[in-house]
Amino acid sequence: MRFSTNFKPYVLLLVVGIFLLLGYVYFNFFSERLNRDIPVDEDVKSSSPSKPMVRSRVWNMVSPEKLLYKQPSVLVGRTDVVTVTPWLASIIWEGTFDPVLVDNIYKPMNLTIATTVFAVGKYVSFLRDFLETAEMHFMVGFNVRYYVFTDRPQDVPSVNLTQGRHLSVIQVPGSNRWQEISARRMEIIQTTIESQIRREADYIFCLDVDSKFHARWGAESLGRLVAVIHPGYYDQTRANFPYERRPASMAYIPMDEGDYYYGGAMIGGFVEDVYTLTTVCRNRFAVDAGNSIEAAWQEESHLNRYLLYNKPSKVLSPEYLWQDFKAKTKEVKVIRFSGVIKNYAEVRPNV
Ligand SMILES: CC(=O)N[C@H]1[C@@H](OP(=O)(O)OP(=O)(O)OC[C@H]2O[C@@H](n3ccc(=O)[nH]c3=O)[C@H](O)[C@@H]2O)O[C@H](CO)[C@H](O)[C@@H]1O
Ligand SMILES: [Mn+2]
Repeated sequence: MRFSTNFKPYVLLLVVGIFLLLGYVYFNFFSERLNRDIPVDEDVKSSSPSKPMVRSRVWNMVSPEKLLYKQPSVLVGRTDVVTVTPWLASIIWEGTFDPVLVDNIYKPMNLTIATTVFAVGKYVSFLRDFLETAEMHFMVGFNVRYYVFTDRPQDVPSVNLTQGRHLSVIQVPGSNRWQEISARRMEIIQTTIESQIRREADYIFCLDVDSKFHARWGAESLGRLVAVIHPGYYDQTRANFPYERRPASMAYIPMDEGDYYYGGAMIGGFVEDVYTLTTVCRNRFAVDAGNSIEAAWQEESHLNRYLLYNKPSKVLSPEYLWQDFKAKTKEVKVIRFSGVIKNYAEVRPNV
């Protein structure tokens, strides 16, 4: 008897439990289906293993306020440059995207963009211009988290950041070889992604500090794995690219291979894709070091090798990496980011 009187509440609880479970399963399935109907490009971040994704309820579902923009044409566009790679990644040039439209797609996603920049030794003097111009042109309207790596934290300038932007300073060791400082970026970016960036950001850009922004660098540059074409080699044949050519190096690229020569001053993409890239490059660099080899252009050589066999999903034109000493060429309509002219003997610890 005692058994049966106690039994009813259990049955009730069980039934309620089953309903809750069914509701949960149904809700999940339903929202999954909704998401599947949405045409989301592979380059649009849709999930992050750690940082809960802040994807908008997708731009074409949020009920749109009317957005007016120029009708896209199938026939009229840039013809003086190539705007797509042979593996169908876009090459981003002025005139290939509508900034208003691009912003309208990405801004509702409330993305956070990590930006790493190294300022070791005297390179700390480049920080002010880098940061001040980034505030004017880089990912304006997005949440940006700068990670400044330096051995001179006291010399990091205080720069006014606009709303939604944040800067942290991370101390790293100095070195008496610039090659080592430049190359160790891979390892430090890798470990900082592990320790914090993967929880704090959706996309990441790793940039050279001896540079300034001059014009918009916006969401058109976002993608799964993003590389930039080096301004010094975009009109050259692959045999002239300064790839690492010694087969003994892990960065080796044979003379008859190679797509573009990518600049080491910018690596970008989803945090996890850049994590894999930095892990692989750092390990290969270590293997080379164990064999007493340093690739021709340090981490830039390893980057080029990695990108040859792991194609970027978006390629930025040299508008996104120019050099101040180079005269603007006719195909470059806008210089967005450019390396400043520097006195190597003055700023580097060695020559
Ligand atoms: C335009 C471009 O693609 N530049 C690449 C190029 O030469 P760069 O002449 O641009 O190399 P660099 O001297 O600017 O060094 C690369 C970066 O390392 C950092 N740094 C370097 C030295 C130093 O004493 N302190 C310091 O903080 C700093 O962030 C600098 O921007 O080749 C290098 C190969 O190693 C890197 O791949 C650079 O990204
Ligand atoms: Mn540089």
